[in-house]
Amino acid sequence: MDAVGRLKEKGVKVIFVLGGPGSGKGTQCANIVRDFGFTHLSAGDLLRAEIKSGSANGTMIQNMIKEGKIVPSEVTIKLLEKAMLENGNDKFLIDGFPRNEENRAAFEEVTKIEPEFVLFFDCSEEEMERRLLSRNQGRDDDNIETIRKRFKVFLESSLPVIEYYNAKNKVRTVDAARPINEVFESVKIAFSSFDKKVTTNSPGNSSFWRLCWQKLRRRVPVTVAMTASCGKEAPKMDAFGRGYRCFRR
Ligand SMILES: Nc1ncnc2c1ncn2[C@@H]1O[C@H](COP(=O)(O)OP(=O)(O)OP(=O)(O)O)[C@@H](O)[C@H]1O
Ligand SMILES: Nc1ccn([C@@H]2O[C@H](COP(=O)(O)O)[C@@H](O)[C@H]2O)c(=O)n1
Repeated sequence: MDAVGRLKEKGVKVIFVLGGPGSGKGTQCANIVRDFGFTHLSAGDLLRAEIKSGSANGTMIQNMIKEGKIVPSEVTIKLLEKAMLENGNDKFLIDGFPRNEENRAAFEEVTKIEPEFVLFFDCSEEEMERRLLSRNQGRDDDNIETIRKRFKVFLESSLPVIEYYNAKNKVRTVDAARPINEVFESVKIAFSSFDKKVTTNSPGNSSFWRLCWQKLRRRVPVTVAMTASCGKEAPKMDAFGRGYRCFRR
């Protein structure tokens, strides 16, 4: 039987855990594993393990990570597929994937798996930058130059993926700018039911998301350039406040 058949036979259930670099995905995944019996698969960890293993792709992956770039989907998907098949569990938190449209479409195409939902950690860039600069885990990409590149990739390539799932009503947003235990309280609500959407797509506390949300709710025709929580200028909003990074309810 091929990999798709085996994943199907296992009845694999997947939750994508997304959010900017340093928003706390890994930290909260550890809590979810402890309380909800999932297996945590971090795409970044799998790629770093691949470098360490001395694989043929190692140098390419290392260079991409140093530049904050997204590794070709086929490489990451193979690692995820292998990890899911080798693990006895059937419930997986896939952290840091899909990172762009190519990741998303290729994963669906190759595995035929649709996520149960997407857990999105919403956090301002200022806070994420502070966290990454003090993470101290010896990661090559936790330096200010690469961090800025990762933020840019997140805004340009990863947020559209969250928008895609939001349009399918699959995103559960958590305000990740609060202390770890408070964030986990919201995570627990998101997980309290698998099929029922418990948290709304609320904006969290980051100023950018809150502003987007207010505009969307009021359906205010705006053509303003907002200052994003990243401290950069956000793209102009269209007639109904639907900005590049905003979700419509
Ligand atoms: N709510 C929080 N408040 C303060 N610090 C936090 C919080 N959550 C995580 N951290 C700390 O911030 C750093 C980044 O967290 P974590 O590694 O979980 O983020 P991540 O989203 O998985 O990052 P990346 O995408 O870069 O792997 C860690 O040092 C972690 O201990
Ligand atoms: N789907 C992915 C996930 C990660 N990467 C690369 O790994 C880097 C670190 O990822 P973390 O989730 O651990 O922060 C990331 O910046 C990418 O270079 C990837 O290519 N594809």
